[in-house]
Amino acid sequence: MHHPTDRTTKLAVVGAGAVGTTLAYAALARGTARTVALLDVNREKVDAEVLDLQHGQMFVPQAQIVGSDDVAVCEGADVVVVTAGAKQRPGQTRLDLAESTVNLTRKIMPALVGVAPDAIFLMVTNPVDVVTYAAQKYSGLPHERVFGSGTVLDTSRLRAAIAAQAGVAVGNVHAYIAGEHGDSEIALWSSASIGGVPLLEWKGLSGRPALDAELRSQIAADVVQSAYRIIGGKGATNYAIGLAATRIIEAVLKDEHRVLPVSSHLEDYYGIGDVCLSVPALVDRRGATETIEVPLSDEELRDLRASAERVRATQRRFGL
Ligand SMILES: NC(=O)C1=CN([C@@H]2O[C@H](COP(=O)(O)OP(=O)(O)OC[C@H]3O[C@@H](n4cnc5c(N)ncnc54)[C@H](O)[C@@H]3O)[C@@H](O)[C@H]2O)C=CC1
Ligand SMILES: CC(=O)C(=O)O
Repeated sequence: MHHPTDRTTKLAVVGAGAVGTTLAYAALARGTARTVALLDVNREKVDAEVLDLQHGQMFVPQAQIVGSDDVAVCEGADVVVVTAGAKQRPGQTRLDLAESTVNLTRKIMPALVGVAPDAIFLMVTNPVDVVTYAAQKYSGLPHERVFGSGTVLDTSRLRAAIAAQAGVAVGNVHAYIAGEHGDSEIALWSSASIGGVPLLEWKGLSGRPALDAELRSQIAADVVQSAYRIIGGKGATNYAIGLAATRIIEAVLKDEHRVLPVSSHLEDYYGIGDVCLSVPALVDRRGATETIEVPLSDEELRDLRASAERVRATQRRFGL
């Protein structure tokens, strides 16, 4: 007999550290999934985090919160988000984490696929592009079902900075960061717009500057540096990535067909292939299903190719 409660949505979060717990908190506050499961090797920590989150249940949409150090807690998940593993210490780049996190990915993906064979996998652990490529390989799943949060976070940083300079709401800014989630990422100025006006033609509201080349390059540099500044000040970035990942998860669970710059497997994006990298892509219930060929200036394309090569070089170092 069919019970209406037989099928509800389940989100599994692997890694109950700064990112995983903030993401779980954001997802609970927004009612993203009916069940939120946390998995961490540190049993004491995961139990404590679950208890703390459960004590907020009265104030959020109805949800069940569970946690364990046993992978079975992720059983039947619709979306599995991976945030487990090493994070940057001040001065380290994301690529410096690859040795440790690629090994971890090799270890955990088969077990996660074993308990959640139908899930969409969202990788967050850094270096996210390399980790996503590894996760696709070690899971054996179709590429569209395994993708990375990529430059969704960086894009949000970029839009916030543009909005602050232009004096408009962040929702009125359209602009993407593409490429590596890291030092070689690229701001796609040529396709950016503010309130329907191409950004490169934006004249500035009264008393506000136009976004000239100098200001644009300052904004782009600030976006690249922002994670280092936050890590220097508090040891981790967690709030914005928690919200960014939650937005991506909702695009999947609600089959939104949302365009997001996630890190997906590129086959032939302006000739770029055999790499996971962020470009605007369609995200729906099947995962990251196709990329969108945004018009690029010659310089943007050159920089995107260089970014792809840099990520590929790291992949090769780890035999991927
Ligand atoms: N893609 C992005 O935009 C962002 C990525 N990150 C990355 O996310 C990752 C996590 O960062 P934080 O949460 O700050 O680190 P954290 O150190 O606070 O948490 C990591 C957690 O993973 C757990 N863990 C380790 N091995 C595990 C395993 N085999 N199974 C389950 N859990 C395991 C640890 O016990 C720890 O609780 C890092 O690689 C960081 O660089 C962080 C922010 C943004
Ligand atoms: C840590 C990291 O990847 C970020 O905040 O961008």
